[in-house]
Amino acid sequence: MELIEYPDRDLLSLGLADRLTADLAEALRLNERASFSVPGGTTPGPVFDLLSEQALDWDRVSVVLNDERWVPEDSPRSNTGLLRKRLLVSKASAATLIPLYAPAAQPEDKIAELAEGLVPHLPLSVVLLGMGADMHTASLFPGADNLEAALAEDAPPLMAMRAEGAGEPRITLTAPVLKGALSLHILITGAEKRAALERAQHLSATQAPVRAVLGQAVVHWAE
Ligand SMILES: O=C(O)[C@H](O)[C@@H](O)[C@H](O)[C@H](O)COP(=O)(O)O
Repeated sequence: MELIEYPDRDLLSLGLADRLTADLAEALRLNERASFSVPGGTTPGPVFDLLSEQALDWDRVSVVLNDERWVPEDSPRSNTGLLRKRLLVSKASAATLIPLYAPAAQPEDKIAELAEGLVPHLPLSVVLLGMGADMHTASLFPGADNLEAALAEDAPPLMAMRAEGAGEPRITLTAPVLKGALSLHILITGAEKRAALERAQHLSATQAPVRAVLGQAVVHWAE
């Protein structure tokens, strides 16, 4: 694991947006298309604002969430809604969104269809992940019903996930898909998550799911 500490959150957003832009540009130099996976939640908005203004061949980029809460797109809890407002605007509006949600009662009803849309875009070129203070990443939550299966080397690319701390049912990219990325970054802020990151390094992936990707990750942190 490589850890980059920034003096404040603004400099973190700028530095991380630059790094992601460079990684995507490099992926586009080597291949016709690039795939970019991003987190939802409350932390990445400012990075999305900066990224959306970057001069990249966004029409050759496919964007997919790390995970989605099983709620309609107009819910304030929808990560897809966040992407449409903060990332897929301005220059980045030319990117293609690979959906992780389709209207249905539960993720299991749509998972085959959504996986079919995702698989042609694998391996992922660039992955940005968030992390919770409970050491979850994507929707790989400690104690989640499908955690062991999603951490397995032979996991399918997408799995449904339910966990106490997760709120509604989720759908998530699994560990092998995240680990298969050509470049992998984690965005965390604040002392509580920094302490959780330190703890995760001494735990198993079952106890601290973020551990599954730490080995190859660059972690970007600011207070
Ligand atoms: O849907 C989600 O919740 C995310 O994709 C999730 O994995 C997120 O990155 C962490 O929970 C951190 O969330 P915050 O940035 O809100 O702390």
